[in-house]
Amino acid sequence: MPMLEDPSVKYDAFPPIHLPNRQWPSKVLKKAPRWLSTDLRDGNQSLPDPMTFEEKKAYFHKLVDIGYKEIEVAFPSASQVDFDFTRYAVENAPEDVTIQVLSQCREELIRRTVESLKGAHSATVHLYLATSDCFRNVVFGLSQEESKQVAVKMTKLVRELTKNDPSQSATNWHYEFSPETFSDTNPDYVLEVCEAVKAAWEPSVENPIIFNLPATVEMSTPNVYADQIEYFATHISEREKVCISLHPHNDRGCAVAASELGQLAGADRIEGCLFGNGERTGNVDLVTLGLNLYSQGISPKIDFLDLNSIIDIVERCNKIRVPERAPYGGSLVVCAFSGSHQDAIKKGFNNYSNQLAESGNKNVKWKLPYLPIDPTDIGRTYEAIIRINSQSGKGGSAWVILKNMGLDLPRPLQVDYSKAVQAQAEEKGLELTNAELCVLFEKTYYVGSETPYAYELVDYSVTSAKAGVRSISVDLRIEGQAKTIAGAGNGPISAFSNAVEKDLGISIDVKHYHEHSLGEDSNSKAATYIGAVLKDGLTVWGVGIHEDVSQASFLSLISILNNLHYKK
Ligand SMILES: CC(=O)SCCNC(=O)CCNC(=O)[C@H](O)C(C)(C)COP(=O)(O)OP(=O)(O)OC[C@H]1O[C@@H](n2cnc3c(N)ncnc32)[C@H](O)[C@@H]1OP(=O)(O)O
Ligand SMILES: CC(C)C(=O)C(=O)O
Repeated sequence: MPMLEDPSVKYDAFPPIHLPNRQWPSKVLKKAPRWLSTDLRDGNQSLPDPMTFEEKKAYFHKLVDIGYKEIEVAFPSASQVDFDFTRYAVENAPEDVTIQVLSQCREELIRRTVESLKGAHSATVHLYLATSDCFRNVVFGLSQEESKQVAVKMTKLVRELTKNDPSQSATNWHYEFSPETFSDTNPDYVLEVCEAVKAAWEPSVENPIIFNLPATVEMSTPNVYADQIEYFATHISEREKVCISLHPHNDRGCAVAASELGQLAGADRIEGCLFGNGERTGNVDLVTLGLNLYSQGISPKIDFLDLNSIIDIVERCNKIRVPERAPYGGSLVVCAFSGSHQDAIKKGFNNYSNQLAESGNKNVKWKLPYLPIDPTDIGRTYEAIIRINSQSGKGGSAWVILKNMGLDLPRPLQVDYSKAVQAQAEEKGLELTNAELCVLFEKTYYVGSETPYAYELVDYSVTSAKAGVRSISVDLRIEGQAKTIAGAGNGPISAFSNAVEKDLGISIDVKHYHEHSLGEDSNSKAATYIGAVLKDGLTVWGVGIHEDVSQASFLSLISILNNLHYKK
C-alpha cells in the first residue's frame, strides 16, 4: 500500500486553543525550573530490559550527586524490584531529596505505594488518571464525571494514608496529580478535574499541590502546548498553592521546545530523563534543557561537568547508547571534521585565549564559532574537538599537531602539511587519529625517528673571522658516510646553505624562517621551521627541534635535505 495521497482522510490537524492575549511569546527564561528526574520510572518502564536493583542504585546515586532534588524512583506496586528499590531510596536519600513514586488510581495499588514510602524524609505520591476523550473512552469507558470522581476519591485516599495519618508525620508529604493526556484534553475539563482534586487535597502555599500536565503523546506544535499551559496557569484558582509541572514526550521531536515554551507560559517544574530516555521517542531530555539554560548564562543547578561519567551510567543502566548527535552529550557534537569549521574553531580558541590572557583569566564572554558552549565546561577536552578526515583543512591538522606535539606551524607550513594529510586521509578513507597525524608529521619532515635518515647532522662549528661574515664547518653523515662541508655567509643559516650549495651541489634559498620555544622552563627546546625555494620555484619545508636554537635551525636544513633526498 502506498502512503496516503491525502492523509487528511485519516489524520486530523490538531486544533489550536483560542488564546488571543497569550503572554508567553514576550517572556524570557530567567531561572532553572524545579527538575524531576523520571529516569528510574518512565525511563525504566520503557526499557526492553528494565534496570536491575544494582543498576537503579548506581543511577540513583548519580542523579543525587549531580544535583537532582526530586527523583521519581519507581512504580512500587508494579514489581518487587520497584518496591524494594523504593525502600532503598527512602533509606538512602539525603534529607534534601524528595522521593517520588507513581501509581494508578486503584485502591490496592495506592496502599502498596504508600507502604513503600514509610519513613521517608520527603515523599511525593503521584497518581495519574485518563482525562482525554480518547483515553477515557477507549481505555477506561469512563464518562467525564466518573473520571473526576475517581480522581477525587483516590486523592482523598492518598491524603488519608499520608498527611492525615498521624503515624506518617515523620514524612513531609507531597501530592502530584497527572491528567492523562493533558495536551489532548479539553482545557476546561482539565481545570474542572484539577479544581476538584485540589479541593480534595487542600494544599498550602508552603506545600503546593503538583499538577503535572503531560503531553503523554506529543500531538501538536510546541506553541499550542504553551497556550494550553498558559490557559491552565491563568485559570486555575489559588495559583500560589499550585506547582505546574510539565511532562513532555518527544513524539514529534519537539519536547525540548515544548518544555521551554511551556516554562515561558507559566510552568514551574519539568519532568524528564537524561538524554531523553522514555516511552517511544522518549521523555524530554533533561541534559539538553539544563545545558540550554547554561548556554544562556542561567545555572541549571545541575552539575554536568563530568558529562562523560553521566553518559557512562545512562548507557550502562539503560543499555541504550547515547546517539552521536545527541545535543551536548553526543560524541560528535563537540567536534568538527570539516575544514572551514575547524579553521573557525581554531581561530576562535586563539582569540579566546588571547582575551583570557589580557583580562587576567576572568569574565571573558564565550563567543566561539560553531561551539555554543565551552566543551571544557562539560568535561570535554580539545582532543575531541577537531578530528581529521578527507573533509578537513590545514587548520584542523595544524591544531592536532599543536595540541599533541606543541608545534605551532606557520601558515605556509600548515598548507604544506595538509597536502600530506589529505593524501593519507583519501588513501585510508577513514578518520585519521591524532597518533597517526603525529607520525605522519614526523615522517613528512624527517624528525623524531629512531632509525637515521639519509642526512644526519654530527657536529658543526661556527666562527666569525671578520665582522658580518660567519664561517661554518659541518660534519655530516650521508647514508652512513662521513662528510665535512664548509661555507660562509652573513649568518649561520646562510653559511650552512652556502656550504650545502658549494660542497653538495644543492641550492637552498631560505625564504621562510620561524621559531618558537617548546615549553616554558629554562630546559625548553626550540622549534624552527624553514621554507626554502628551489631552482624550479618549489618550496620545501624543514623542521628542527633542539635545546639549542642554532642547532634546531641546522636540523631544519637537514630536514630539507632529507626531504629532497627521499622525494627526488
Ligand atoms: C503514561 C504512563 O507512563 S503511565 C505509567 C505506566 N507504567 C506502567 O504501567 C508500569 C507499571 N505497571 C504495571 O506493572 C501494571 O500495569 C500494574 C501492576 C500497575 C497493573 O497491572 P494489571 O492490574 O495487570 O493491569 P494492566 O497492566 O493490564 O493495566 C490495565 C488496567 O489498568 C487500568 N488503568 C490504567 N491506568 C489507570 C489509572 N491511571 N487509574 C486506574 N486504572 C488504570 C486500565 O483501565 C486497565 O483496567 P481493566 O483491566 O479493568 O481494563
Ligand atoms: C504518568 C504520566 C505523567 C506519564 O508518564 C505520561 O503522561 O507520560
